[in-house]
Amino acid sequence: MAQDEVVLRCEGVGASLGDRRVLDAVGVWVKRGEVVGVLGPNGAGKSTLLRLVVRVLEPEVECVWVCGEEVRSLSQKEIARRVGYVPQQVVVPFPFTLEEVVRMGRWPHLGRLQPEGERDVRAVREAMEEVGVWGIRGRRVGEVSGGELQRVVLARAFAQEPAVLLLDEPTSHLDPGFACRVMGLVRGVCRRRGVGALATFHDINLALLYADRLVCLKEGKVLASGTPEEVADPALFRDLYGIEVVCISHPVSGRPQVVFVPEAGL
Ligand SMILES: Nc1ncnc2c1ncn2[C@@H]1O[C@H](COP(=O)(O)OP(=O)(O)OP(=O)(O)O)[C@@H](O)[C@H]1O
Repeated sequence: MAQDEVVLRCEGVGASLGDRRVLDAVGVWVKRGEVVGVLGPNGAGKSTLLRLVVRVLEPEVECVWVCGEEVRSLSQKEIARRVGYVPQQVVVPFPFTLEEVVRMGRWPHLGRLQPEGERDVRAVREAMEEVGVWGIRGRRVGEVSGGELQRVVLARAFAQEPAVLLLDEPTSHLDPGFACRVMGLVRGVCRRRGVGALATFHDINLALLYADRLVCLKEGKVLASGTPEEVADPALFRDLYGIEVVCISHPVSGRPQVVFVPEAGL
């Protein structure tokens, strides 16, 4: 695969939920090795976009391609071999151990009744070590915090060894230390393994710091997209979130960051 190969392509994506049009003509692509962030207010359609890629929601027409293949032509197992999905709400219905949860990530690579091999065992251990949960692998899902479970689900996606990672607010339950560590890890895994990640964020500064490109969604439409430097514009954030910000340069990385301006009277 060439380094500039597009591993995820969404073109003219539309979706209706109930009687509402929640996505309209959305176009996003992700190349090998890059992290693309999706920003937008509550209800903008960010999660819906990710759900369409893994066919939790069925695309209306041909509009999503993973590694060149249209997702509607792929089985769930074939999608899972290519796409690791970390949803916003993690539900593990049985009291599995954390290691068992991560081992589920190897399922797409195993045949029916095929036992796990050395590579599967190694992928699980490496993924759990990377996100710092190997030491608590024997605990059950009901016995860990929201942030620990979020890291376990991320480890499951890493263990899956996908070409595309979809992350729905991957840092929403994490303390600032783990939020930075996890985003550093995601970026590192993308660069090293040539994975392309599409990640939704509410933390604008984290997105500006870790994403290579950003797509800004508002009311189901792409309002703007580009590099962090291209989207870091106070007028855009006013339009997107109705907030006033000042854009500054990160003193260490040089990347753009935003500082919030409190409303008058605060
Ligand atoms: N099952 C559903 N039935 C009807 N409408 C839905 C359903 N799920 C989501 N929606 C609506 O679709 C729109 C897009 O939702 P989505 O979850 O994609 O937004 P989001 O950008 O991820 O929001 P958030 O930042 O709050 O997670 C919202 O207006 C939401 O109310």
